[in-house]
Amino acid sequence: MIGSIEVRGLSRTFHTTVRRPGFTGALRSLVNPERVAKHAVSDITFDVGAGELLALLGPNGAGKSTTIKILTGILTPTSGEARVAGVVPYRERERNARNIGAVFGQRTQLWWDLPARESFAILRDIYEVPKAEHAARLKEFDELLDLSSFWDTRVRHLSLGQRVRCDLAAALLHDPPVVFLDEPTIGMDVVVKEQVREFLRHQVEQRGRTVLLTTHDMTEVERLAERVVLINHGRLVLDGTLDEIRRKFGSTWQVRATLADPHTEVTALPGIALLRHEGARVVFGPDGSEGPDGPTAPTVHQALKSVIERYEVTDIALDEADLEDVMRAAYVQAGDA
Ligand SMILES: Nc1ncnc2c1ncn2[C@@H]1O[C@H](COP(=O)(O)OP(=O)(O)OP(=O)(O)O)[C@@H](O)[C@H]1O
Repeated sequence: MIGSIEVRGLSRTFHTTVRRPGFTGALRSLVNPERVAKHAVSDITFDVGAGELLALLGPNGAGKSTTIKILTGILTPTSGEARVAGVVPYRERERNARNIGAVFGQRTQLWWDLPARESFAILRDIYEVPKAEHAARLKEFDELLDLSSFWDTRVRHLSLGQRVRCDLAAALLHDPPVVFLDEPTIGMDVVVKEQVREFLRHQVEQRGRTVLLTTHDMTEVERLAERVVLINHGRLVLDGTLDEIRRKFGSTWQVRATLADPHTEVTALPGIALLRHEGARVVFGPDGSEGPDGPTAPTVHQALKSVIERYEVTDIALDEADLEDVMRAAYVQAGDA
């Protein structure tokens, strides 16, 4: 399907030689090298629907970059299969390259000694993008990313935030349906981060691009992703929407409200316990009756809605578990399962 990503039982093992410690160890390693297998990705299966933004999460060394490298055709899997917009990336690298854009936050894909605008022109020729189309897209990207104030500067002299914005434009100039972003906002200041996130949201919502994003920044996940896939030690441990994950691993929310009439009779609601009731002030929380992953346990947003619908309130606020905490719980519980 155009724009979708399908990953089936994907595995990648690296074989490396270990050096034994000390001088004699080094000699022994030379004569009789010890080979070890590293299972970077093990039997991973997931899908990203066309026009969806999925965050691929996991601790350092979990296998995220290896997965992206397979999907961009840089690496071949040891077993399993992947399709990106209907193409097997490592079998048809060139065809795949026309369908995808990729940004690796830690390194640039641009020509280091050329101004970014010249790189854009070279890419236009490589991808045979008609001139008018190229100009229109560049104008749109400039409006969203403010590129023109620095696109005539050599890439080597750009700041990190400027360089990654140019990388994003370069990756999307040929209008690919699928985009891979490996830690795109790493090291950026908050203003530029927000600009890049706004740009990505625009690309998904207005242009219908499919995005697979890796990041360690949970604010980014909350702002951009509806669904996440969590991998740990190369294995997929969780695939779900943010709401499902919060429900499963972060049931520590509270809804605090002030009632319009302090004499209102207040009771618990389905799945929601009344934790405190003092005059006009009430506090609700999950009642835990169905366990944290009960099928009807309400999310904090559903709880908020239920309280507003049932009671007339003059003020309402919610405290929810930080996504960092939720993810930490998910790594520990799901990862060690
Ligand atoms: N070319 C390689 N040769 C040997 N081992 C490798 C190679 N590439 C990756 N690995 C190992 O595979 C594992 C997964 O690495 P990968 O880069 O995919 O992790 P990651 O989830 O992207 O981590 P990070 O968040 O730190 O970027 C790591 O243990 C890494 O050391």
